[in-house]
Amino acid sequence: MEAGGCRYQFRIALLGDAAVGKTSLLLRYVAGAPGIPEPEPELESVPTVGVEFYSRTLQLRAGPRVKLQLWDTAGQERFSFPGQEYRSAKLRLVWEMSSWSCGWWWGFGCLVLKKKKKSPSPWRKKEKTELLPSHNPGRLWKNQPEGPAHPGQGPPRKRCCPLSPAASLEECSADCSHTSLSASVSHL
Ligand SMILES: Nc1nc2c(ncn2[C@@H]2O[C@H](COP(=O)(O)OP(=O)(O)OP(=O)(O)O)[C@@H](O)[C@H]2O)c(=O)[nH]1
Repeated sequence: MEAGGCRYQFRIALLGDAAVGKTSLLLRYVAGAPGIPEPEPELESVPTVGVEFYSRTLQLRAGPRVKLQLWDTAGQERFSFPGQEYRSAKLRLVWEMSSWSCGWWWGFGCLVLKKKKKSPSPWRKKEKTELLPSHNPGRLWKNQPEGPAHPGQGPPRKRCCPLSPAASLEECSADCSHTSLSASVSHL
């Protein structure tokens, strides 16, 4: 879909621990666009609250003009949005294993999911149990201790993230939503 003269739009969110330089990186990247002044270096770190948005358009050599939507997420847990916010933003994890950079995102996403899963807060567990079935009836078995929804499907298994990127979009978005995963690459 053409929007503002851009043929493609990509949404990229940065995640990472607090004060590792996500905001600085994005500010500098956006400042690299023509007509935007270089940001002043911050002496004191101001933590990001929730998500901050930036954008930059690029003219690719191959021809099309693309827009990058850049999401700067909070590194501090107390400032991050709960998973439900990301669900409503329709974020998805999308990987393409054919390029090294996308493979990097995939590995990074897995690490984050694993890390977050180890220490879920109680209210997020509750949110997961209450919200996932109604939003994703096909995944009911994930929250059903008595067994799978369909015979022959096997016992419920523990999933962190999918091994097959092509088949994984929905699984991943479910995991993202309850772990408040704050990084994803979405190809619109
Ligand atoms: N030395 C050095 N300091 C940096 C660099 N990038 C950022 N900083 C400093 O690190 C501090 C934190 O940077 P931020 O960009 O706010 O970090 P953040 O990851 O966005 O932090 P949160 O918003 O809390 O998640 C700031 O004081 C920056 O000036 C860098 O490349 N080198």
